Amino acid sequence: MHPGDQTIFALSSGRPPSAIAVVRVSGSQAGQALTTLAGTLPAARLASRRLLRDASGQPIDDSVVLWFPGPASATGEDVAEFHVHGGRAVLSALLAAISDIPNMRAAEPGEFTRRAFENGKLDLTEAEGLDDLIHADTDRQRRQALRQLQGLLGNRARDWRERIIEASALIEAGIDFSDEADVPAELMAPAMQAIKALQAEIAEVLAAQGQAERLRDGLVVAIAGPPNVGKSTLINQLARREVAIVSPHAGTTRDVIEVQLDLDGYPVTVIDTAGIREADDPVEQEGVRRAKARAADADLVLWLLGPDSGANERLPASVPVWAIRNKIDLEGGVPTVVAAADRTFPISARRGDGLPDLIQALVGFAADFFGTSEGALVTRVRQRDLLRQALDSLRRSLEHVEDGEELAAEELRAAAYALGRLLGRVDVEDVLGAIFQKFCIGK
Ligand SMILES: Nc1nc2c(ncn2[C@@H]2O[C@H](COP(=O)(O)OP(=O)(O)OP(=O)(O)O)[C@@H](O)[C@H]2O)c(=O)[nH]1
Ligand SMILES: [K+]
Ligand SMILES: [Mg+2]
Repeated sequence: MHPGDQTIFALSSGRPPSAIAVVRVSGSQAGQALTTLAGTLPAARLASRRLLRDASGQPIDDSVVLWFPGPASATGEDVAEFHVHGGRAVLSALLAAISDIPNMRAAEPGEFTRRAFENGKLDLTEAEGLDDLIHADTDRQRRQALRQLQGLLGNRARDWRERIIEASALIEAGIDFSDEADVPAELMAPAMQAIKALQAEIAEVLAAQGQAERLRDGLVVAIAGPPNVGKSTLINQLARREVAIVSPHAGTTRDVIEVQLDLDGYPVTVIDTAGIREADDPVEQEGVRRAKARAADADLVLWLLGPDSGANERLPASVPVWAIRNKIDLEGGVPTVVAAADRTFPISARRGDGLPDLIQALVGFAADFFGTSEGALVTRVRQRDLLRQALDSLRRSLEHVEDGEELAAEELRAAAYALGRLLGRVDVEDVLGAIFQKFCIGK
């Protein structure tokens, strides 16, 4: 154990109380934690039932323990798992007993994954996928995260990077041979071909991304409109619970109220806002300001209107707007079409008339909005930026290949570097290694 080597522990399951809670320990003291609490080290990778005891021999809980000696563990280090009853007192006794062990400290957020990454268990895209998977609320988000966690992008990037390194090795060899007449052309042609193929593949993956980045964040739908038209009644209906106060008093809602909905697997955040009007009350004025700001930032605005609202409402301009004519139970007749709106829906938020059609239309909007992100591999701005950098470098390397081999090789190194950063593994050593290995031409 080197100085500064710290073993980390954390409650890895949800908030207590729960039926079962899992406490994980990772690091060189993980085995010590097991022997201290469970008496002896259990068999590796098999569930063992143990009575856990603290240092004074007092029982803590009847538990199941697991022992994963490194490096064949989730983090690559020695890992211990304690599965206990998820009561607060059980957990505080267990965590206190673990933290009493020397060189043991509470884990920081993401630290288990970070150690797994540092020990080569995951590349950075997979770590990002793991993070997304833990935070996935809907089925489509889950599937997308799983593709990341399975390393589909990482595998492609690794393959591209190797091929770039090979192409650059060809060019480097050409540079070495450049005093001998015909060798460079033989080396350059396959290098150029390889670079063009790589360009096409990376460009295709970038083009297929759809709105995958947005699928992580979700679509934002703002309910806005004049006071008292039934905005809060509508959000309550969509959420199927009383998230917002409804009252006949105009100016009821002041704060922005958000609910997360799962619409056919699409994550949608619906926000209810203050009724927009010239208000005297400074609190309401602030509510109106927020309402306008959030509506302008939304991906779609549901502009609610009551039976008294005119057809010439001023709608937010920058965002798609659907006019929702509410309270058709009062109005009776055919709803007025609002000219400036993209679509118009007649509903009764109170009775529920027209809501299935509205929800269906929202699902359709979400499907268009997220596009065919199914199959998309790029889910983050970071990933997209690095792929673009790699693509730019490949393009520039082709521009240089005829006149300046050194510059071409330099651009290829930059492309490989960008992909290395995508994977979180940057070392120039293996670029040099490949060149040295494959083109040890006896000089
Ligand atoms: N008849 C009828 N009344 C409705 C309908 N929807 C809402 N209301 C009533 O309209 C009044 C205002 O509803 P809210 O949901 O508070 O309206 P709001 O737009 O959120 O109002 P503010 O937050 O004050 O801007 C309440 O008395 C509701 O019960 C509807 O579809 N039909
Ligand atoms: K109201
Ligand atoms: Mg309201």
